[in-house]
Amino acid sequence: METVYVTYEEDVAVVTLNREDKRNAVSRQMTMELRQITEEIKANEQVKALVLTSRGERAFCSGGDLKELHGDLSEEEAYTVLSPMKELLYEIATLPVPTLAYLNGEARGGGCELATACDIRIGKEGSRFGFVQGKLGIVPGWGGGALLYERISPVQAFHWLTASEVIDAEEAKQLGWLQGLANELDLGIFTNRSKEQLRFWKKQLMENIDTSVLYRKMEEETRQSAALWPSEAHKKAVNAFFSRKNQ
Ligand SMILES: CC[C@@H](C(=O)O)C(=O)SCCNC(=O)CCNC(=O)[C@H](O)C(C)(C)COP(=O)(O)OP(=O)(O)OC[C@H]1O[C@@H](n2cnc3c(N)ncnc32)[C@H](O)[C@@H]1OP(=O)(O)O
Repeated sequence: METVYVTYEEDVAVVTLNREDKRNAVSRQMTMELRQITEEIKANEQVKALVLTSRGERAFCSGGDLKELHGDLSEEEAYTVLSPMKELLYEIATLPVPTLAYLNGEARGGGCELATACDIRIGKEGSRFGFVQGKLGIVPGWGGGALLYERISPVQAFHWLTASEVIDAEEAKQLGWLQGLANELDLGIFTNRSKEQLRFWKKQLMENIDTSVLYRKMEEETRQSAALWPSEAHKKAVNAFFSRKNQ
């Protein structure tokens, strides 16, 4: 594995994104590696929880790799590239063990989607987060908007997606998207509990979610994002990012 690695601490799997120089942008290779690691964790009955975080001080995840997912993709090509991450997010959201994203830095676009797939989010103070897809002329490509409606109030989810604003950690906590702020990753919430407790609470959590409806909503969102991918608004926004016209 190059772009992701996993370590275990007292049966808690800590999955770390490892593309610090690209602000942990999700490439195709990272997608494959994340999928493989998640499958292994799912099959391992010893594991009591999964924690997702990243290398580096600056960013948790900057979303999909815009160099690979450039604006010249056709709708079908975009769907083919976006869909595996949607599958991965669904798998993370429905794992039999609790999941926590420790956002050790900035998150944008798909980075916020990935965190939203987890059951709990803890953010580093001073970090900023944005479902910025609206400003990129698309909608979330990995089904993370549909997941957002499961995590915070529908009116707040609708507002964040539509305004597409970058918000700070305090505001994200007020929205209920972050459950806490911390300057270091602390695994105590899981290491201090037994596997039986944690797996039971995850099962109870899942009883509140109709997973087949959730999957349909995520799929619909990925299809809509792919349809918007070749739009002029999207191409312009991606070009602007790389030429730093909008920074
Ligand atoms: C595909 C799914 C879709 C979705 O469903 O939402 C998406 O995720 S689209 C992507 C949405 N994300 C963004 O628009 C965020 C883009 N990145 C940023 O805003 C900033 O990088 C940051 C996360 C706020 C960090 O800023 P900073 O610390 O100042 O770093 P730089 O901007 O200078 O970047 C350093 C380095 O990393 C490259 N980079 C950053 N983000 C991406 C990305 N998403 N894809 C590809 N590459 C990315 C950036 O180009 C720099 O590279 P070099 O110039 O080669 O050093």
